[in-house]
Amino acid sequence: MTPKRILIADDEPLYRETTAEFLREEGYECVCVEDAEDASTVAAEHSFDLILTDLNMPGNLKLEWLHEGRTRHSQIPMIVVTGVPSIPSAIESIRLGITDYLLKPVKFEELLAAVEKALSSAARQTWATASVESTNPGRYPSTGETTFNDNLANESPANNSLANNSLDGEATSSVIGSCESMAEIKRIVQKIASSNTNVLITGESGTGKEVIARLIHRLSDRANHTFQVIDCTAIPESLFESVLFGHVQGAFTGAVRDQTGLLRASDGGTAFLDELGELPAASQAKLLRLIQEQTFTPVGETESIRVDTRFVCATNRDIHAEVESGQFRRDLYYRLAVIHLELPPLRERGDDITLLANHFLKLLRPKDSNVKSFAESTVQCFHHYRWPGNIRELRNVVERSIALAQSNVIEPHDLPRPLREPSVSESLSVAELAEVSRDEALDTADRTYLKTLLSKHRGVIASAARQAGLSRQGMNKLLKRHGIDANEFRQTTDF
Ligand SMILES: Nc1ncnc2c1ncn2[C@@H]1O[C@H](COP(=O)(O)OP(=O)(O)OP(=O)(O)O)[C@@H](O)[C@H]1O
Repeated sequence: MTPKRILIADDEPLYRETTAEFLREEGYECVCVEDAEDASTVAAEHSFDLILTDLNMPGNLKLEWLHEGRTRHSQIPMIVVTGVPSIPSAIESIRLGITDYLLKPVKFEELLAAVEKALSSAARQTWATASVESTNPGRYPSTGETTFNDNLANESPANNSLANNSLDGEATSSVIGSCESMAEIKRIVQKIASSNTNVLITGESGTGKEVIARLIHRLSDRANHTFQVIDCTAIPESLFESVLFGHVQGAFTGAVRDQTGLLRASDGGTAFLDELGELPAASQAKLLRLIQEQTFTPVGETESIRVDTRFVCATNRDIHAEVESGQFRRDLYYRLAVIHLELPPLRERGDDITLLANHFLKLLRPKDSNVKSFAESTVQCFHHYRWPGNIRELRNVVERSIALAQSNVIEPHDLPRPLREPSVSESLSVAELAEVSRDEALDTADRTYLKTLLSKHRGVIASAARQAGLSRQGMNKLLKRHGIDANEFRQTTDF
C-alpha cells in the first residue's frame, strides 16, 4: 500500500523536523515547509492525504492559509497545531472544518492518534462522496439499494426530504442489516424517532452510530431542520462554551466580533454529539445545564437563549463503566440516555456481513469494472475475521479488493493478509512441539505475539511497542528479524 502523504507547515524548525521524523518512522511520507506561501505552492502542485499546520507563521497571520486550505483543498483533512492558542482562531478553525486543534507541546502519541483519526475520517468522507455520486437525483441509486450520504458534515434542511413518512421504510432500509439485533434497533428507531427523547448510541468504532443518528433525525419531525454534528474531541476544553454557545464582541481579549455558536444552528433540529465519552468534567457540567434548561448564554451575554434541540449522542467507550468510576456524570448520563441503543460489532451480525459486502461492492465498483462477485471462500474469510474496525473496515476491504481483483470474482488472494489468515496464531500443535527445538518454539510464540499485537494496534508500531514494553527501535528490530511488515496490519484497519 502506498504510504499516506502528510504536508507539515510550521516555522519552528525543531518541531517540524522532529514531527516529520516521528511520522516517517510510523510509515508516513512527509513534506515540510516553513511558511504559508510554501505550503500553498506545494499543496497546489502535489497531492497530500493530510495537512498538519501551525497557525502563527508567516503568511497566515489572518488565517489566510487556513482559509485557502479549507476552500482549495477541502477534501484534505487539516490539523492545526499551535503554540499560541487564541479563542477566535480556534473558533474560526472549527468553523472552517479543521479536523483537530492541538496545542504545543503535543505528545507524539496524541499527534499520532489525531493523524490516524483524521485519515480515517477522510476515508469515510471519500466514501460519502462516492455514495452521493452513485445516487440518482432522487437520492437513491438506481439499483434500489440505498446509500446513506451519512458523512457529509451537516445535513442541510433542504436535504432532509426523507422526513416524509411515506419514505420511512426506504430510509430505514438504507441502513443495511437484517440480523436480529439490527432489526430490533431499526424497530426502536422508527418508534422513537418522532418523540423528542434524547438518545445515546454506543458501540465499537465503525459500527454505524452516526448512520443511526442520522436515521433518527430523518425519520423525526425535525428532519427539515439541521442535523448538527458536534465532535466533542475537536473542541478544546477551554473553548467549549464559546464554540457551542457563541460569544459577543469584547467578551474576552480577541473577541473582535459577535460569534454565534454551533448550538444556535441546531434550533428545531438535532445536535449529534459525537465521541461524548471524551468530554472533560467541566464541559460535562455545562452540557448538563444546557440539557436541563434548554437554554444557554453566549459568553459575555446576560440574556439566555432558548433552543429546541434534540440531543443524540454517541460514544465507543464503555460509558456505564465510566459512570461507575465517576469519570462520566451520572446525572448527565441519565439525561442523555433516555433511550440507549447498543450497536453490535460486525462480527456478531451473521449474514449481514455478506449483505454489507455486496452492498459495498455495488456501490464502490467503478462503472468500467468487471468485478461482479465474491468467491465463496472469500465470503468465508469475511465470516472468520474479527473486524476490529467494523463496517468502516469492511467498506475499505471491499474497495481495495475491487481494485486488486485479478478476475471478475474477488478471491481470497485479493484480500489483505490478516483476512486471509484470520487467526494470526501460528501456534504449533503438541505433536509439532515435540519435534522442534526450544528456540524454534519460542520464536513461533514470539511471532504470534507480535502479529496479535500489531493486529490489535492496527499496525501502529509506537502503540504496539508501548504495550510490549519495548522501544520503537526495539520493536522495529524484532519485526525485521521475524520478517513481519507492520503495514500489512494497517491495511485492514485503515478505515
Ligand atoms: N448499517 C449500515 N449500512 C450501510 N453502511 C453502514 C452501516 N453502518 C455503518 N455504515 C458505514 O460504515 C461507516 C462507519 O459508520 P459510522 O461513521 O456511522 O460509524 P461510527 O460508529 O459512528 O464510527 P466512529 O465511532 O468511528 O465515529 C460509514 O461509511 C457508514 O456509512
